[in-house]
Amino acid sequence: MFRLQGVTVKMGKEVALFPLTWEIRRGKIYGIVGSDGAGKTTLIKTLVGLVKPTSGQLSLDRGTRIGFVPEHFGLYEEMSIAENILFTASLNGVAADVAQERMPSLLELTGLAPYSDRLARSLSGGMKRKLAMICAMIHEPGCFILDEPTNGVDPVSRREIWQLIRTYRDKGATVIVSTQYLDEVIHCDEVLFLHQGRMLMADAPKRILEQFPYEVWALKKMRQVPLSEMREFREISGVVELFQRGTDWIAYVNGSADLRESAAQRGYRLERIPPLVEDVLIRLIKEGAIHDTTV
Ligand SMILES: Nc1ncnc2c1ncn2[C@@H]1O[C@H](COP(=O)(O)OP(=O)(O)OP(=O)(O)O)[C@@H](O)[C@H]1O
Repeated sequence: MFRLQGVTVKMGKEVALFPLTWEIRRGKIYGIVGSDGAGKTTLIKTLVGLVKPTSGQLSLDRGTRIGFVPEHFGLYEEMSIAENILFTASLNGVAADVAQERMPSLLELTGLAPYSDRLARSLSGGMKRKLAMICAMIHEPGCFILDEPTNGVDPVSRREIWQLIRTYRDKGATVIVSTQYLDEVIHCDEVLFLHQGRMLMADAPKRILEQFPYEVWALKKMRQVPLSEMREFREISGVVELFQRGTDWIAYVNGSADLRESAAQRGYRLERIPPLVEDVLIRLIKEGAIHDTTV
């Protein structure tokens, strides 16, 4: 659907996007993941045509219709939820009876059904976000692009937003969605990690986790552990990194035999745990596993 070949974007003197080669295929949810300033908005604006690549090639399958909800979107504030949807539908050439038919299930999925007569200006941030999404999908575009739809949204709305995204994907559409929340990666079929304008990795979340090269162990003990004791663990052969997460100490380990022995001697319980997306991401950032570094 989209093909990016060495796409670079410069904003003035600053490089917002280093050469990016990426392919987006039909019928999947693509996540663009990164922290503030990673380049997510720049990439999304490039995909929808609001920003022109400084160099490289970007191609989109002919005839693909795009629905887009920017980070800062606008609604018709003096219209109700239903009026916003029906008016946007008519602007996009959707017949009134077709829009009326599509509207109830979308309102239901997003929890907006009971409020369909409420004016947009009186809605909460999350409700506005969901309404903007419905307005952008009422003409059933083949590709639906969302810039940080869950930013600052409460957990219930967050779940409804992802439900809506998945339902739309299940109809065969492509969804491209940016987020800074790593726990949302599980909703995506493929994820592209961006950091300071550079692609760190692009793959299916499961494969990304499988590629984590270390075993991850949680060290558990029922008493307060002095830092000096933890320093000793750091010296054990095979321990690549040791840090605190919640009440546990977490070790990335390259061969766990020595760690197991030391833990047993000191009365710790060791539990092997699966890597998290944040483990992978932090390692990629730290070890500089960066693909393209030149412009
Ligand atoms: N119009 C602009 N002029 C100059 N620099 C810009 C402009 N837009 C973005 N940038 C720079 O490009 C980089 C990427 O910004 P971008 O907004 O794409 O990141 P982001 O991942 O979407 O971050 P956020 O989550 O904060 O929106 C940043 O360093 C930013 O300062």
